[in-house]
Amino acid sequence: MAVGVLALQGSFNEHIAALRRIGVEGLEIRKPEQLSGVDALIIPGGESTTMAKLANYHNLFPALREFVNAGKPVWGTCAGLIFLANKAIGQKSGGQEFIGGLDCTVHRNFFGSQLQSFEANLAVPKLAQNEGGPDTFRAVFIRAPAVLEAGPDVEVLADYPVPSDKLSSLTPAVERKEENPAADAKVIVALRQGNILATAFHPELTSDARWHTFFLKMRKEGSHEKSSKNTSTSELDLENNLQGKRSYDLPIFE
Ligand SMILES: NC(=O)CC[C@H](N)C(=O)O
Repeated sequence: MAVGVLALQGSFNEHIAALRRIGVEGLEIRKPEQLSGVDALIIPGGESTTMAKLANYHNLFPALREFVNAGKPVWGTCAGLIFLANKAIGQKSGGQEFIGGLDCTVHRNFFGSQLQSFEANLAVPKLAQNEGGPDTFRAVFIRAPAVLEAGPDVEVLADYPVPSDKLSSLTPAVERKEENPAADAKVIVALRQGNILATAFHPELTSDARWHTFFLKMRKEGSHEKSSKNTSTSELDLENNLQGKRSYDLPIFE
């Protein structure tokens, strides 16, 4: 079965291209009934308010919630993370309906405006342990959100030091040492809770495919629970392609 990519707005083409580079088919999802044709879903980055309005217009929220609640793997990147968070702050007036399911509080534009977008090398020990490669990941943050606090079932996969001008955005609930808050305060930028993966940055814009392969393994775990046979064609393709040469068909950052 293909991996679905919510294709209402934002970087869905880039995710589909990233999947293609590792030999996996991505299917654009725009209607509720299309979700039944996929066993995993990526919600891309973009603009969460616009994406939510479009999702509402297409009556997607009930089917998206059902998909998440059924335990199928879902990965939200950036605006997709905001979609999955149980609580979002920094929302436009009137608020916005999201999917929820991920036990955390996200700040929608924590790192600032478009002009404050940046790249950084993140320490990613779990990713390196599972997928191999370097201990760091070059992460592209575009008008990026950050997770300020997360529940006990959430596994933190990467965090990032809080820029000094953003310290005032933190709630008192965020742990930091009294003596030197600037040096110690961190926000969460990659996390997992069961079948939900979320990253505040854009792995689909870089050539490092490890977050995509990490996610595809979550999909395998899920299918193993239900049936141990039937390795899908795309999973075999993934195994083969990871060994072989990759061809790039969209501009990406090396
Ligand atoms: N690159 C992104 O997805 C940015 C998300 C943006 N902060 C929002 O609120 O939707």
